[in-house]
Amino acid sequence: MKKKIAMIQYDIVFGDPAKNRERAEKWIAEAAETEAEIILLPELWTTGYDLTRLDEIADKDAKESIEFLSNQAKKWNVTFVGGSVAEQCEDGVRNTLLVINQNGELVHKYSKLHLFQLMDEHLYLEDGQDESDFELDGEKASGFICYDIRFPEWLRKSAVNGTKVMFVVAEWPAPRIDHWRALLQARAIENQCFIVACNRVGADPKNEFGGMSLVIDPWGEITAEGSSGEEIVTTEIDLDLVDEVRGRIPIFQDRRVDRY
Ligand SMILES: O=C(O)CCC(=O)C(=O)O
Repeated sequence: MKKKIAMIQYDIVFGDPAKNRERAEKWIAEAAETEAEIILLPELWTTGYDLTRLDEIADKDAKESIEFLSNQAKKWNVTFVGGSVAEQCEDGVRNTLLVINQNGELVHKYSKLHLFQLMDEHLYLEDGQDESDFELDGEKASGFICYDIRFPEWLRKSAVNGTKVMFVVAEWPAPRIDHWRALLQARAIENQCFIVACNRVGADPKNEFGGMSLVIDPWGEITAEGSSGEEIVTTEIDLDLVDEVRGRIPIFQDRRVDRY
């Protein structure tokens, strides 16, 4: 199965969901013109890391974000891996990834499991309890958020479940952009799957973000790569390549689960 992808790596206005939705709408229209079937947005694309004001700006049950993405999905006939948004839940705020299909239906929600202490997430956010995996037109896919990629066992769990493409949304800081690239390449090689990873650019009061959205194939080859500026990164992925690579080097058969 082939899928055309567009990743919107844009600069997020700090703490201003209305403004960010307005900007996203323009970017989405441009991304849709590339005939993309799947569009990605970055992590926390409505608020950025304005954590101290989450009480005011987090989206109750992610309703506004879901409605916005659902309308855009139907308008442009695209699926969204709709970045993540700050979701006001009953027991606190979560960093929640939304997947919405071309009919505008919410097909998957995943709240970030690993909270990133270096950016104070553990002080303002609750961790998620969801699984990462979902189905995309009958194929297995998974979604992860930023810091999650430093936990190979979490992504491995999805690979063992048969996932063929891992989507990653991020606000990955520029000073560690080499880690971003190395970690994602390693995750693609060791799990023999596609990685489609969208990172924001620009800056907030504390951090500068690195962009460099990436698509990596199951051999570990980088097939699309963003710059450090605002842009739409496009490519096509062919999920049949996953079966080919897994057939040639059958690591899932050769794993010694009796020993580790
Ligand atoms: O792990 C890192 O270096 C960056 C992680 C991060 O920025 C995040 O999870 O928001």
